[in-house]
Amino acid sequence: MKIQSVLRAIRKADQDFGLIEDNDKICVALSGGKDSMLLFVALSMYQKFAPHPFSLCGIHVDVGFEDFEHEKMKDFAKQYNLDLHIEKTKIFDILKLHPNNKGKIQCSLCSTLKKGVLFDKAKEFGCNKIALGHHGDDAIETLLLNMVHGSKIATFQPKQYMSRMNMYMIRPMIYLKEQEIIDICKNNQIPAVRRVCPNDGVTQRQQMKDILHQFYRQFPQAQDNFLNALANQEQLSLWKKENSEFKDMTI
Ligand SMILES: Nc1ncnc2c1ncn2[C@@H]1O[C@H](COP(=O)(O)OP(=O)(O)OP(=O)(O)O)[C@@H](O)[C@H]1O
Repeated sequence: MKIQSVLRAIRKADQDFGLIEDNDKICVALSGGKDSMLLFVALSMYQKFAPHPFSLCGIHVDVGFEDFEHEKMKDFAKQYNLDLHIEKTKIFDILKLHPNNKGKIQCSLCSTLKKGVLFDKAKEFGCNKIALGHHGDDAIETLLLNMVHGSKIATFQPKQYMSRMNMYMIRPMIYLKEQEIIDICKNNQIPAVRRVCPNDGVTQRQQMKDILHQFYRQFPQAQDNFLNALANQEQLSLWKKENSEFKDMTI
């Protein structure tokens, strides 16, 4: 698979959800993982033919994990001529002070703290949109995690306005599957930093990913159908309770 297929997927998401508008200043949230590294490169290419002109920068929130490969990230930005800022924080120290009841660091707290830094920095740089590296499989996993753990049928939006921060979050790679991203990164020598988060591989999301992989082995068509279902609002058919006169009756 070629990088052009990423650009096609980004253009389709842009057209379908109006992700990018004239003179946007977009900050790519760069974790160092394959998804956001590819997103950064792909958006810089998309700049050349996007229907709406936009500018681009990247921000990595350095959580403070030991052994994080900052140099690899900096080299990558240099190689592709990308404007990258690395923001040092003490988030890891805070996480160690507030472990969960199994003694592990809390992913939700980490995510909230990272987001806070990211939004502040993006504002400081004059950005009006933050682009995240989420893809289609992330959207499906989020949907199922919300159903399993939160009794709700919901996933993240391709474009989401955060009113408190007056900032949009956009997810230009929602039409790509994780395996496509892995193949494209491999074929195009797009690097990823070594994963150093102590929770890596033991999250609820990883569990869901593993279950879905098994599920797709039996039902290969399900992956595309899940993705199509996310935009198929007309066919959404959920229960609607009526105001029943029996409501307060005890049996
Ligand atoms: N430390 C960070 N600094 C900036 N952005 C981040 C950071 N961590 C995560 N993000 C953003 O949030 C998105 C989802 O986070 P997640 O933790 O799932 O990423 P990942 O799987 O570690 O890496 P990636 O999605 O880049 O392969 C990332 O794609 C990236 O855009």
